[in-house]
Amino acid sequence: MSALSGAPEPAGRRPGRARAAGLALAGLVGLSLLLGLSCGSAGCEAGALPQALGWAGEGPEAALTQAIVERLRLPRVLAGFAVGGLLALAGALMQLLLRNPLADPYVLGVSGGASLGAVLALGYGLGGLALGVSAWGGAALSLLLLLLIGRQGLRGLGLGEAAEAPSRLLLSGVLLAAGWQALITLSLALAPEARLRGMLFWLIGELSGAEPWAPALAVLALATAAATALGAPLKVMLLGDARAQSLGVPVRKLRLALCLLGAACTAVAVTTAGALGFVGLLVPHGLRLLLGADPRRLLPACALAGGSVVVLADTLARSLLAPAQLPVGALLSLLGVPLFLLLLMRGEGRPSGAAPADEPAPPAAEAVDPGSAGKEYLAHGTFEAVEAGESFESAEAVEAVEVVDAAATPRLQARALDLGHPGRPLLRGLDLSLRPGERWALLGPNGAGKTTLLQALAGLRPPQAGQLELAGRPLADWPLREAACLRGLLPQQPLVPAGLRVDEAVLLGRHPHRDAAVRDTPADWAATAAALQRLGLAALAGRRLDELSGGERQRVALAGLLAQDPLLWLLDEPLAALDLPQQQRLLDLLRERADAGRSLMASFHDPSQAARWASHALLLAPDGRWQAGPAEEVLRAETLSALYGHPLRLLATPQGPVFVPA
Ligand SMILES: Nc1ncnc2c1ncn2[C@@H]1O[C@H](COP(=O)(O)OP(=O)(O)OP(=O)(O)O)[C@@H](O)[C@H]1O
Repeated sequence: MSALSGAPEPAGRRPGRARAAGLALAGLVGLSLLLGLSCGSAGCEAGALPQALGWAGEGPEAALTQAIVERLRLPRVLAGFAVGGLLALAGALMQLLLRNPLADPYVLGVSGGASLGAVLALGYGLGGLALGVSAWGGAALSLLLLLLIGRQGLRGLGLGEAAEAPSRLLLSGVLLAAGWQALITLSLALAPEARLRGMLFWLIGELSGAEPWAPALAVLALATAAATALGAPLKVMLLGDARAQSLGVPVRKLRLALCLLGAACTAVAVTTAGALGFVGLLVPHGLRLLLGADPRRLLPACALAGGSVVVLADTLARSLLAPAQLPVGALLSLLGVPLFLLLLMRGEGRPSGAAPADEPAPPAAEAVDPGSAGKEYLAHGTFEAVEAGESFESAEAVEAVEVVDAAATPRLQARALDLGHPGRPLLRGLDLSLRPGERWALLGPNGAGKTTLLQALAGLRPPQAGQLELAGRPLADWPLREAACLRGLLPQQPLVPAGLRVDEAVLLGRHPHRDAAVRDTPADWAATAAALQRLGLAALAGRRLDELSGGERQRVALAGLLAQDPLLWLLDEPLAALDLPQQQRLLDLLRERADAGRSLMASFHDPSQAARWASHALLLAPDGRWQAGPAEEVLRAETLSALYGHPLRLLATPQGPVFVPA
């Protein structure tokens, strides 16, 4: 049993903050419901609710109040709550899907489609069920078009061409929304004057009190439960599709689920109350600044806060110019603009160490310094503890590893592998075996296919021909999570999700080692603490990732891989953005991991560094040829000169070989 198993609970959990955030949300929900039920066109009456509940007063006046609260205000408040919750949830889901804080049902044109459907129905004098069906049809058509236009985005994994897929999907949505808007304007211009007011009023959003609140509330509850259940893999997806897939997350399925769930929420909200703007944008954004980026906390909070915001706005809309009632959609937009700007400004001025609620706290980030600090944080475990085992909590993976190592099966084996992109053949007929303890340097000129090969070896890109085996079994046959215990990938450009803290990002490396339903264990935090310490990041543990320098971010990504600690490490330009001492420290760390039995392959641009570090080398030429073997045989001046098409000279120095341009 290793030291990890005895690790105490993470010292930094802040149940107090979590409780405060939960209480604040509960207070907001309670206050909004109270005000919504107590206030009306005649102002706010403190006794309305007790009277409605039969606790105070009798006679005709109490009966009238009771009827008003029960028949008018309660359905309106419940419908408003459901609509607000659905829109905020849909916004948060779409922002996760597209990794863009500007995404929301309105920007993507989903609610525009629903609005067009409803306006057309109203234009033809239809109402009731026909109106609802027409709006549903519009939302569904929008989603279908979005899926068709952005098919590549959903099919892709965020690699190569698909890296731009989220922004392509967002752009498609913006265009779609503009198209719907034009059609809506046209419909309004052609509509009979008598129906114009109803259509306009519906367009800007209205809660009249007659809404079918029960289905909307039921959908809100179901959608919130489903979204929260997906919270753990969604959090890993913040790191980008390639890294998430390499950590065992079924990215494509998850994206599709996000898309369908977001569209369903939008369609129900729009058919219930028309077009209410800003909630899907404002609420998730504000909560992300207050609570952090963790979807497990953010999504249910959006449902509650979104509901409360719409109820409060509607209460204001009913009371502000009573007895006149303002359309809540217009009021929301009016209040939303300055609020959004305020939140943005506050977000920018947020102190960098500020931790969101309920997170295992950064180890006294305010007090740490690189030398002494982190020790308290590391009280739970050490790097040696991580080495001592317990990384592989999946029984199948442990078994596979034991079999592999006992039989000296290569960790990774490629046979007759062909790689390329459509119309761009790259590697031809690669045969390769990576064994325990080997350190492979991957070299080749720009565009030779190093990234493509590493992605294929990680199982993220299917080869055009040939076989790939991981631990003696075809790579494609491994369940995602078990494969993630065996191999890990450091992508060339790790993503920097806004609002995520350094220690949270590193902790995500533990994802494949635990059941999705289980929250982070002390062992996970011990491995995280050890990785932070090893990469010299203990003092930055509580900082937000988007506030770090390029080199610091690269070290965070490397710490995540160390926390994952797979048997096979695939690293795409791990030295990028690191200064010289950091490069040296990283190469030492990678050498240590190889000595501990891991197999490594890392791409390099500097052949001198590769020659001093690697035990083996693989050279990729731009014409698809390759050469592999022990480093001292492959990394020679004449071979490298031919590879790069530039003469290189080898200098023997006490520190090892150095290649210089001749
Ligand atoms: N999605 C794609 N579709 C078509 N071609 C692609 C795609 N992704 C990469 N390529 C092309 O494949 C070739 C290999 O790209 P890759 O990124 O694997 O090269 P690399 O060796 O890692 O380059 P660098 O050293 O510049 O990082 C390049 O010519 C690139 O233009």
